[in-house]
Amino acid sequence: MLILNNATKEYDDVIVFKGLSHSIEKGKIYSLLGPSGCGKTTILRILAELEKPSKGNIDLQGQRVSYIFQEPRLLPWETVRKNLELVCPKKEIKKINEILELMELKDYSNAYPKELSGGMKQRVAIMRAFLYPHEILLMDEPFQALDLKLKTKLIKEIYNLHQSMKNTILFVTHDLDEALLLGDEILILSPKPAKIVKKFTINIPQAERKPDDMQFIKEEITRLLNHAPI
Ligand SMILES: Nc1ncnc2c1ncn2[C@@H]1O[C@H](COP(=O)(O)OP(=O)(O)OP(=O)(O)O)[C@@H](O)[C@H]1O
Repeated sequence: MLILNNATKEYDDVIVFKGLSHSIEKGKIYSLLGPSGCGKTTILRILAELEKPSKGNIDLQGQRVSYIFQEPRLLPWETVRKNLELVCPKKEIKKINEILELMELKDYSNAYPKELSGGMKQRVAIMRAFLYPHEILLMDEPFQALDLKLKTKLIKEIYNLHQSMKNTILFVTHDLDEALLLGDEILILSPKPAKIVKKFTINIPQAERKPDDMQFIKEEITRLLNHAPI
């Protein structure tokens, strides 16, 4: 499915990307890696229709998009449960308890965002994005506020939720291990104007992936990114 069709994005004299085309396959997870400022967030914002391309177009073929931002963006005046209920279709409401349990936040369902740590708020934002009806999930560095143990657990849970929902995920990260643990396809972007310089397909089942076993790919990706640190 072609999602970016000869798309260009410019801000005044900055060309973020030019004539970018890319297809995705339904139900896969794509990790996007690239140097800082190359346009990863801009690509997600355009796919979420928060911005328009300067030229070209996007074609989501009627698929709905959910977005996990770098920061949690919860409604501060609503409880955790209410933040989730507001996006959740009535017939799915019983999923909220399940997902609160999964994310170890059951005891905080009546808490307000200001009573939560940064990592807890981000977990609520992740839950909310999964509960919001969608076919395509965009994740912009969602694990930044989380410690390693929680991040590893969340990657597993996100993968399990993805397996049951069969959503397509586009995942922006600076962390090579995260990209390799979650992605079926790893897309490497050049500095701006961004182009996809290489695509890696990971054929190891998610449960069997260990960053140490993927040393060869890690070295090649690091080499590709080396001329512009991420
Ligand atoms: N609203 C804007 N006005 C002007 N320039 C912008 C705007 N938004 C983004 N840019 C520029 O577009 C380029 C791409 O930004 P973007 O945030 O997409 O990069 P990124 O790859 O996500 O960066 P990072 O990895 O550091 O988060 C940057 O040079 C940025 O300065």
